Amino acid sequence: MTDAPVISPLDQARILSEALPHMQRYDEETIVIKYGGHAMGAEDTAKAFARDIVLLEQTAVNPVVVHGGGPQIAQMLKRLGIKSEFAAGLRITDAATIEIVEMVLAGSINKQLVGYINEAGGKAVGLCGKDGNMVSASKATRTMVDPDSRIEEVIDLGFVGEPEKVDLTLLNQLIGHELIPVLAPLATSASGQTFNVNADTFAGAVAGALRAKRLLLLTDVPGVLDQNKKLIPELSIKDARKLIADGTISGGMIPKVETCIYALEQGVEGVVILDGKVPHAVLLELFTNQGTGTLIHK
Ligand SMILES: Nc1ncnc2c1ncn2[C@@H]1O[C@H](COP(=O)(O)OP(=O)(O)O)[C@@H](O)[C@H]1O
Ligand SMILES: CC(=O)N[C@@H](CCC(=O)OP(=O)(O)O)C(=O)O
Repeated sequence: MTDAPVISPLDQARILSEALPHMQRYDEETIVIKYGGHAMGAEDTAKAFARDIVLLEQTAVNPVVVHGGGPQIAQMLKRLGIKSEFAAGLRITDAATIEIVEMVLAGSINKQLVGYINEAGGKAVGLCGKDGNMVSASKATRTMVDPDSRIEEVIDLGFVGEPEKVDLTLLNQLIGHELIPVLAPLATSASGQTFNVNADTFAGAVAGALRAKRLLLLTDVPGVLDQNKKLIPELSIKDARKLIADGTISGGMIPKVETCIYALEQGVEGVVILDGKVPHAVLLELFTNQGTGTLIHK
């Protein structure tokens, strides 16, 4: 746990009491929380995150966890001598890579997080988008401008998918029944091909389909940073698009912000990008007046 100073029982009671209106706001609401591979880093942070998720469930909030695992996939690929390549923030995924991606995401990481949540007293159910045909995807395409010729080129990302349809049948069996879905970002194509989906994109698709009250994207930076590396506390969709176009938002932050825009357009009420390494980031965001991270709004 954290090294925070011990507080008096009276202060503890006051803190709980002050959380009441926040708990009421999210009562029986679905909150999608994306836990990034970078934020997951240390075991004690991941265990503290799991405990917070169980606390949400205990207070009648319905958390749905989507996890990433980019750094963990990279580590395994390196161990096996397979190179990692990215374009537009997405992993170029060939046949050898998709096997490892599935093994790491739906296997080791998913079950580790399920274990942590259950250890904290929750009932987590680890799944991926292939289960119950939850997330169907089509092949993702991206274009890039060649810096020398200035010609736009289509990049072949291999087995990278773009969510097309979310079937909520399976999730609806779990949500509201004390079960905590923990989802790995893999999907199936119409022809049965497994696709690697960026975890932010996957979380946005699920949050959109569920019309979630909140989508929280937990990463390893305080939120969206400006050119001077200062946190931008609030960002409109229009300004977010500008920052992508001028290069202030780059790499892995691109799918994150695009996800936020998509989720808002699908009817998710609020989306926040925040630092998942801050102790109790989820509780701070949901159950206190102190908003952290970058809130993206319409
Ligand atoms: N404007 C920006 N503000 C914050 N982070 C940015 C920005 N542009 C690019 N990034 C990069 O995006 C990263 C977060 O994306 P990513 O590594 O995919 O995280 P995660 O594993 O949590 O999904 C940051 O660590 C940072 O390097
Ligand atoms: C297509 C694509 O890029 N998929 C990601 C899936 C995992 C992910 O998104 O993990 P983070 O959230 O930790 O970055 C990947 O292969 O790394």
